[in-house]
Amino acid sequence: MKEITHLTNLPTPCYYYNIELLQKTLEKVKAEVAKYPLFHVHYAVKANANPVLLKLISASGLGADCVSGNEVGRAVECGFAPDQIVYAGVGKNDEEIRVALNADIFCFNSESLPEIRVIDEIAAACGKKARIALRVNPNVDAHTHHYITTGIEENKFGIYLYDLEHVIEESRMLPNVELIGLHFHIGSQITDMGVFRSLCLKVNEIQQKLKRKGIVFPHINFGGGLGIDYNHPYGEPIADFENYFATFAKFFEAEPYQQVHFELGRSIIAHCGDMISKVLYVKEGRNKKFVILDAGMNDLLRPALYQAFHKIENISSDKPEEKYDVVGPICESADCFGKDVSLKGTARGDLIVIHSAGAYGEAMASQYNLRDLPATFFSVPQH
Ligand SMILES: Cc1ncc(COP(=O)(O)O)c(C=O)c1O
Ligand SMILES: N[C@@H](CCCC[NH3+])C(=O)O
Repeated sequence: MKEITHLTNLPTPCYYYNIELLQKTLEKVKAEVAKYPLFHVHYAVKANANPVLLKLISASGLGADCVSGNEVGRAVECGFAPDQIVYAGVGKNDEEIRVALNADIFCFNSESLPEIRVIDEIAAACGKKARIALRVNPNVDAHTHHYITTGIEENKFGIYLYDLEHVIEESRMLPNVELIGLHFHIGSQITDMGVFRSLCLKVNEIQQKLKRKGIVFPHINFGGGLGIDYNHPYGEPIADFENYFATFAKFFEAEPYQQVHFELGRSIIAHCGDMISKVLYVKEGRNKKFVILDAGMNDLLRPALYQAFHKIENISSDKPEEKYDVVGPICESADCFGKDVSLKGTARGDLIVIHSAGAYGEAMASQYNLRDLPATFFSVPQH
């Protein structure tokens, strides 16, 4: 049985973050990215916007990738340098655009000409010039879950390739915007480096085509997407940053001095957070047993939304393993964390850990059923 004394007193359900592991992960990211002087990493705030974590991440020198005006505000408050903040999103409202312009962020990643025109107007009113990277939909399949694929033509994301030159021409005529780059993000939880290789080859093609027309941008942003091993044996769960950056260094044909940006969320924070929950009841069905937790899909949505796998462990028991459906108390059949999960013999009051829940866990929690939001705790006391 694992040492559980530090967890037993926590009110459940809660998120518990391993700060030492986050710091180790940030060290690894920094060491790998330092091999390529023109590479820059922005942490995708949407993965987890907890201020304690954001402050640690900003202190490590990474930039921030935001997807709302509030995220831009939170990133600045938590110490990210405005000139390292990029701001994406299919539809930014006027107030959000104003907030970002007034914060002097590095650039907007914009996905449509109508939005670029609005940014131009608001920039004029604020007396600013907006830097913009065009988010392009490269039509590259990320081969990940259908709901988290973003780079194929049927998705709402990005400027479609057939429209790109037109958008560039039109945007260049707007006096208050400056086009500085191209942005791509084809999906999330990608562990096959071949997918990133395909993205590089497609971007090379796009760059060559634009270059023939005399268009070269100083910045290329490849988005995020690096996946983690949700089934990792405990001990070495850090994502494969080495191979990830090496793939881009090898296959992307950068123009001289072209700056290359990444927006990593999951790979930085997912493995650093666990959901800690307590067993309310064990209920016998006709052919199965249900473990009913005090955590529900409002606390951790990923299994209900994407049938996402998270490793589940009973850290209180040393009885022989049995199979259970592990469910929450919410009034939805989808409120299920795993079916036929092997757990040590489980009883009321046992502590259950749902592993690798640091990304898109707390960030996607809701108050559905008027439940409280989950509390958060850290392995190292935070003041
Ligand atoms: C534009 C953009 N950048 C970055 C990310 C972060 O992705 P990930 O958490 O997979 O690294 C996302 C989310 O998928 C995104 O939509
Ligand atoms: N929220 C998703 C990923 C989508 C990321 C946002 N572009 C997840 O939990 O896996």
